[in-house]
Amino acid sequence: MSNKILFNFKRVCCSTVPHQTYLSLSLSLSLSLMDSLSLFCTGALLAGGLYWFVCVLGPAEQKGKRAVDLSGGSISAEKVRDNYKQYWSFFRRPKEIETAEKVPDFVDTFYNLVTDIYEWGWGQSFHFSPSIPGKSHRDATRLHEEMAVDLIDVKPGDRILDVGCGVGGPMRAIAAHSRAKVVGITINDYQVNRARMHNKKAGLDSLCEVVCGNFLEMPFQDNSFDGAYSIEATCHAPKLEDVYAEVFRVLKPGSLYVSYEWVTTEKYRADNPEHVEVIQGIERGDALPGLRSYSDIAEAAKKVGFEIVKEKDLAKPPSLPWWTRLKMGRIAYWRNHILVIVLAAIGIAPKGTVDVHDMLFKTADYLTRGGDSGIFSPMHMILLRKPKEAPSKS
Ligand SMILES: C=C(CC[C@@H](C)[C@H]1CC[C@H]2C3=CC[C@H]4[C@H](C)[C@@H](O)CC[C@]4(C)[C@H]3CC[C@]12C)C(C)C
Ligand SMILES: C[S@@+](CC[C@H](N)C(=O)[O-])C[C@H]1O[C@@H](n2cnc3c(N)ncnc32)[C@H](O)[C@@H]1O
Repeated sequence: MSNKILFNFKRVCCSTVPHQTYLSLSLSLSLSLMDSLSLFCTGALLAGGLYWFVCVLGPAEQKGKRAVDLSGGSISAEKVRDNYKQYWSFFRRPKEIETAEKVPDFVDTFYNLVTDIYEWGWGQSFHFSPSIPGKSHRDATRLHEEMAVDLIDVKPGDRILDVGCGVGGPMRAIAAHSRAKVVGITINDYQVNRARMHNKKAGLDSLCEVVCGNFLEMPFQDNSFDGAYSIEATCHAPKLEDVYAEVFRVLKPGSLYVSYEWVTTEKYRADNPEHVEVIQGIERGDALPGLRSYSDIAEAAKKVGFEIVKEKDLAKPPSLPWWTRLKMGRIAYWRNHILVIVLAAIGIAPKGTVDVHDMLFKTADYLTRGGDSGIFSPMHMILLRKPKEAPSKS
């Protein structure tokens, strides 16, 4: 192509300009062509590198979201930063939150801000699971989810409830494993759309239904479910009794409910400043209105009428650490952070995404410290039964 241009140029020049002028002109033209060529090559290399960084390295989870698709959920791009600031000033001191009725709205904001980042960097199941030697994170996650439905003893065709379903990772694994019909509820409408899209893609939309609503006032009839589970979701309720009472109401008598709860363990000391720092870091980076002690869980369940069938911290040995996955991801988080900064600077990701990612980065560290020190568990399991007959009022 460049030779052709040079040839045509030579033909025109030969007839009109003296030889020396022609020589210097043709030299400067070939130099400028070489400049453009090297500019073009550098540009192509940079673009290729950027494509590789964003699209190949970008998704930490296979088949996950791509970095270029990061959004503020249902919040418009220009409002992401303001919403993040409002979230942060509300949850900065979780124990001091007095306006409990505002919590679900801020939890909704939180999930608008983090859902895409979670899917991008973690996958479709928004929870932890113990590491299993020789198994991938994906398999360990699935086994942890299947354990929940095995515990509540459901049959194919039963109707069960997923309390706080996220984008439905657990729901799909549980429906496929048990062939039960799963109804999930989440406060966040962006998650509802993501979950429905994933259900359809997985060919599980006939078994999985997703409803947008508050699990503190569920839009379901009394005694309408054969079982229920919640995975790392009820920790967002200001009072655990309130969500447990709702689950109790919608369950059929005699049926089971299992919950994986976020708690402080018996190792936590409220007079140890380091413990307090770690727990507060977890609360404010995860939209929690105050973590509960492991000893409060059964109390709350009994208060609303449940029988306790079993209670066990699934994070305790012989289980292997759930936080190794967080620790191992550190290099990827740095790469992700650079990527988010670049994408926000060129206007592909909303500006506030950088603040949100920075918050998650710090939260990952608090969670790891919580796991390492043993003062925190995200998988305190409690299995509950709604009694067959209501206790007589005497
Ligand atoms: C149950 C809840 C969520 C638990 C976890 C699914 C999430 C808790 C912290 C999240 C993350 C932290 C670091 C992020 C990283 C900086 C980013 O580059 C990629 C995503 C993270 C790994 C992200 C993924 C999800 C978590 C592990 C709570 C909210 C009750
Ligand atoms: C950490 S995510 C876990 C999601 C899912 N269980 C999983 O493991 O993938 C917590 C979920 O609880 C939901 N949630 C929190 N508070 C809620 C509320 N008041 N009503 C309904 N859903 C709520 C969030 O919207 C989110 O879907």
